[in-house]
Amino acid sequence: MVLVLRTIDWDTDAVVIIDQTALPGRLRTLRLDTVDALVEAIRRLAVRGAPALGAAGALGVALTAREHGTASAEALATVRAEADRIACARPTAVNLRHGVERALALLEHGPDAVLADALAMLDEDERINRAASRHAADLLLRRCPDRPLRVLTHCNTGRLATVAWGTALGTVRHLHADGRLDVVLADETRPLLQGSRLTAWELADEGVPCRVLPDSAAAAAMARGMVDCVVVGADRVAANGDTANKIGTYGLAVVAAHHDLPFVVVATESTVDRSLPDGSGIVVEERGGEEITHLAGIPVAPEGTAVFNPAFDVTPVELVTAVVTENGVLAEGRPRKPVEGTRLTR
Ligand SMILES: CSC[C@@H](O)[C@@H](O)C(=O)COP(=O)(O)O
Repeated sequence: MVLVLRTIDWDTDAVVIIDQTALPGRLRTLRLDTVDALVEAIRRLAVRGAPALGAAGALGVALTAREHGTASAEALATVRAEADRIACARPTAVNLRHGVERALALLEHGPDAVLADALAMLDEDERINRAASRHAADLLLRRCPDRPLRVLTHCNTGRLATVAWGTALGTVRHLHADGRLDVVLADETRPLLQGSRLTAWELADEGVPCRVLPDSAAAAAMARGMVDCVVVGADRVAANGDTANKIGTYGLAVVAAHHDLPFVVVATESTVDRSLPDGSGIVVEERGGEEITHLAGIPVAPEGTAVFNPAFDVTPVELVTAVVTENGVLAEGRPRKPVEGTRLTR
C-alpha cells in the first residue's frame, strides 16, 4: 500500500492536501497557506468529496484565524468574510459549510482552539466513516447472503474523498476484509473521471479486485446479472433521505430499482442537512462547459457548443433501499419486491 498520507492535514502553518488532480499519474501533496490557494484547490477539485471538504472548511477557518487573529472586531469580521468565501467555494456538499460553521463557533476561544478542534475533526473522520460503512456492509450482507458480492459504485467515496477510510468505498473495504467481496464495478464517472482516476487507483493500492466501466454501461451490467448491489456516497442528504450525489447517481438508482437490486447510500451525519425537509431545496453546482467540450485540453465538441454540466443530481428516497450513517439507518425508501422473478435477466 502506498497511500499512508491523510487526504487532508495540517503542517506548521498550512493546510496540506493530496492533489487529486494529479492522480493516478502522480501522488503529490500541495501546501495551501492562504485562503485564496485553498478556495482555488476546492474549486478545481484538488481536494474533493464531502467529508474531505468538511475538513477543508474547518482547517481553512483555522488558517485565516491564525493569519488575522481574533482579538478585535475588525479581525473577527475579516475572518468571517474569509470563512464565507471558503464555504461558498462549492455549494452542494453541505460538509463544507458544516466544517466552516463548526470552526466559527469556536472563534471566541482564539485561533489555537479553532485549530485544535479542526484537528480533532480529522481524527474523528476515520472512526465515523468506519462506523457508517460497517452498518452498510452488514445491511448488504443481510440482503445478499448467498455469495461474495459484486458491488457497483459511482464517483470516488474512498479515503481520498474523506480524511481516511471512506464511506461507500469504506463499505467495499469492510466486505473485502470480511472475505465477502467478489469485485467492484467502478463507474468511470464522467466528466472528471473520479471513478477511473481515483477509485480504481485506491482499490489497486489495496489489492481489491475492480473493473472500470463507462457510466453508460452500468444499466447493461445490471441487465446481464453482473451486479448484486449499488453503493454510493452523498454530498447532501435532506431530512427525508433524498440524496444529492455525483451526477449519474439518480440514473443508477432508477435502473437498480428496475432490476430490484439494493441501492444503498453511505454518508456521515455531517452530510445530512436537516434544515431541508426534502431534496427539492438542494442547490446543485453547475460547472464549466469546458469539462464537457474538452478532454485533457483537446476539443471534443465544436467550438461554441452549449453545455449542461450539473455536478450532482438528487435521488428521491423512494429509489433508495437505505441511507446509512454512523448512527445506523437514517431513512429507508424502496422496499424489497416480494417476487424474485421481477429481475429482467440474471
Ligand atoms: C464520501 S464522498 C461522497 C461524495 O462527496 C461523492 O460521491 C461525490 O459526489 C464527490 O463529488 P466531487 O465533485 O468529486 O467532489
